[in-house]
Amino acid sequence: MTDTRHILTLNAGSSSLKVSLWHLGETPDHLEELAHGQIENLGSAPHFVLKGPGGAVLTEHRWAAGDPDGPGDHKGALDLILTWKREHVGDLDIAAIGHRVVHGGPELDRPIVLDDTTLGRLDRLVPLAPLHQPHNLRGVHAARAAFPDALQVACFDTAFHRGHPWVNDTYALPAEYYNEGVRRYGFHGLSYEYVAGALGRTAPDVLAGRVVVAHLGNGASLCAMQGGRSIECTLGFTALDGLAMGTRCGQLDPGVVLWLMDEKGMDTKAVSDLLYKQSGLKGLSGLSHDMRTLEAAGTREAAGAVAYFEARVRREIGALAATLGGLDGLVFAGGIGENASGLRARICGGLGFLGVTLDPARNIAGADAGRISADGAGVAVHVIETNEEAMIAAHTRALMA
Ligand SMILES: Nc1ncnc2c1ncn2[C@@H]1O[C@H](COP(=O)(O)OP(=O)(O)O)[C@@H](O)[C@H]1O
Ligand SMILES: CC(=O)OP(=O)(O)O
Ligand SMILES: [Mg+2]
Repeated sequence: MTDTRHILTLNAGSSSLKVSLWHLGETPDHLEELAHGQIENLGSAPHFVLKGPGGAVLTEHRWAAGDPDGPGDHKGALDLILTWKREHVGDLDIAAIGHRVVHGGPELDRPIVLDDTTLGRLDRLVPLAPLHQPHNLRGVHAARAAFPDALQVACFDTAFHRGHPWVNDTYALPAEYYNEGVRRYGFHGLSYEYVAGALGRTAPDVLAGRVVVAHLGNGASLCAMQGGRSIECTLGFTALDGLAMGTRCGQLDPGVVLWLMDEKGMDTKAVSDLLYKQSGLKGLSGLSHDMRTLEAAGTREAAGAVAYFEARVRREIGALAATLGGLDGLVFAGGIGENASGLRARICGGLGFLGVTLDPARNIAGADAGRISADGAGVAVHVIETNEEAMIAAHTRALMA
């Protein structure tokens, strides 16, 4: 008999809500994607686009900044998606909703079914991911209200990293802080898990070795994998560490925070706003958090922000290669990693000493080429279109069993 059940996935970012809708196929591991899309630029000029199989646009709408008819926040965005579903798809049997939840804390190393108790645990992690966790949990509450009978599943960004060796999991603070949960959690785990699966299908010999994956999106990090398992990530206790990001500072001497508080009289809220929302590409360029805008801008400040981003990615690839004791594979993913071919070429141009050599034509083709390194190069470089939603749907499907 045909299974009539569906899975909805929600991925609430700092300024966006990504959704996808899946039909459960005939076998337990089969899922058919019916639609995927996002509402981005929440809080400024929202843009809603939903695509069907093969990328056909099902609906698209843009609102000017401040338009009262636009989705003002994540709740408005979810309402908009549910209204679209009601009007265009009708009464589907939504049996489960899979949520990306950025922080799972020290214990949670796999997806879980959400109930009042587990939600309470996740609420306590809000201070560790202020840009994401509140929106993730608001999405869960809205979905529970809209689909009271559906299974609600949380898939964590931190779960993929829970097996790190202790030296890559700790800070050099007195041991009691580690025991209280002050650890290097790492994030973007759903993306890394998806990329590991995809690389394993196209180049299993590369995945079996020492691989650095660069997830370069609005949030950005690198993951060192050995045999497909994460052993280190540039993001740590919170999603502030490591690379500079759209609006986040990346690695920073903690002395700067002390100076800001002592000498500038800034309180924690002001420092948090500075480090999470006013820094990174936006802070350096004084223009935008968006890589496309910076690449097109032609100002000295924009070029400086891009150069800083590239230099830190290159430096951290070198550091993670040292963690791995060498490098067999390098993968680019995320909005920047998948699309910015010039930036990939400039990053890789400084990594010849590790055995990284790109094939220029393949690099321009990007994900269509798959492997973009030159024949015979010591490191296999790939571009893989990441898909956090597919990972969430697969995990949710598994927990429905
Ligand atoms: N063709 C492109 N060239 C350079 N940067 C791009 C290109 N397309 C998208 N980007 C950048 O990707 C980033 C968004 O990445 P994405 O992975 O979608 O972010 P999010 O973390 O919100 O999921 C933005 O900085 C955007 O400018
Ligand atoms: C954890 C994180 O930085 O996520 P995103 O890239 O979605 O902002
Ligand atoms: Mg992202």
